[in-house]
Amino acid sequence: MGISGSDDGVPLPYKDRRESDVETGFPPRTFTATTTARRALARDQRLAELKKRSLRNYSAEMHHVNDLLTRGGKDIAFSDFSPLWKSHRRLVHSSFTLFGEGTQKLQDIVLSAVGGLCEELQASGGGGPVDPGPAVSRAVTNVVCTLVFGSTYGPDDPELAQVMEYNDGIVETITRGGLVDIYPCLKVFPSEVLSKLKECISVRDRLLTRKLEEHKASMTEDEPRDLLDALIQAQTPRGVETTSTTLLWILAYLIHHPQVQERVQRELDKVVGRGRGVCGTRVLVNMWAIHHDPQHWDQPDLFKPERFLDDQGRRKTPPCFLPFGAGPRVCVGESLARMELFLFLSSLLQRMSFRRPDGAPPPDLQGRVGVVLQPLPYKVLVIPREVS
Ligand code: HEM
Repeated sequence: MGISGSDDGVPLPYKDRRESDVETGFPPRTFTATTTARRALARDQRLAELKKRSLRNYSAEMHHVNDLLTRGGKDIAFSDFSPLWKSHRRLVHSSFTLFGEGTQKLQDIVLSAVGGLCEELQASGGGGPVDPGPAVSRAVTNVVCTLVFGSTYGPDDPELAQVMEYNDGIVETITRGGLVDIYPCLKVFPSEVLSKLKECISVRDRLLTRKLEEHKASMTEDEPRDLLDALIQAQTPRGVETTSTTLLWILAYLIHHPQVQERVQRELDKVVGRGRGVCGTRVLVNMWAIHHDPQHWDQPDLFKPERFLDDQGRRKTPPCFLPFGAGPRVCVGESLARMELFLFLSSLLQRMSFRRPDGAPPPDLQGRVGVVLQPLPYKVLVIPREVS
């Protein structure tokens, strides 16, 4: 890993910064030549504008594409705040518990994928340059497939290749279907991007329908084996009792305290009015801006992992660090993701080092804007570390 800046985060003089600036992908801030500095600033502003614009377009274009992707908002991530969304979240939480969130079973699933990834990286490329992207995606996809429908694949399994292909296709096309959402009348004209998205969605749905049928056929009364079992079992309604009891208690208290009831109503009149129903509001948060705000981050463009350590070297979490979001829609996979990131990264670096192949350009650090900001493919040399 390269750190742009000296160990204490102070920008290095230009002559020493060539390598590290290439690594951050951002132009250095401390040039003495003013034209270069101006150009660098303009480029930064363009990049920030591009990211802001892409977020605005993203919000405008989500409707039609979303409906396609989620069969009219039946998923967790894009569905409105609703009893269905709530029950889906509860189910995901309980099926993580099923795998022992934070405990042995979930860890074993992740560690098995880690082992596979290490072997694959060390074997691939015959000591020459290798693109780590596909192997890393395969390993992470394998964890999700194990949790969702109990399938753990070998690296050459064609079903795993199919899952990765439709996933990549969806991520690649989802933000490019834009015009149709801005001008819905264009829906009637054929669009290459939308056709690809529809094809990926139909491959995904065929595979998931098959898994669903297999699960229904082999299910028993026992504990659910995975998330799909939990979803099938949850079709028997539960949770009605607790919700109705809570509502009845609240009404009882509001009768005892009419001034509280009036306060709630005043707020409703002010915020919603009486002419429309109450519903959830979709909010798209600009995560990039939060994590690059100079008011909260010292030199936000520099790669400075030590910003997360206090003077004693202990972990410190700045209040503006929200990679998983916050509030009721906070990432439901946060604890799994944290476990995966920790186990994958530490195991990889324990067993091997990664270097830039001779003559190859360093990895581009600006990325490709989409649903998530993805790195462009790059090659590495994998150098096994000696076992002590
Ligand atoms: C490094 C890994 C990950 C990051 C940075 C991440 C980040 C996020 C963020 C920022 C949100 C939106 C939160 C909000 O709206 O406030 C989100 C939502 C979500 N994430 Fe993740 N996530 C990661 C991994 C995962 C994993 C591994 C899973 C599942 C296995 C997952 C499942 C979800 C779901 C289902 C939602 C939608 C939750 C809802 O709307 O109720 N994520 N994630």
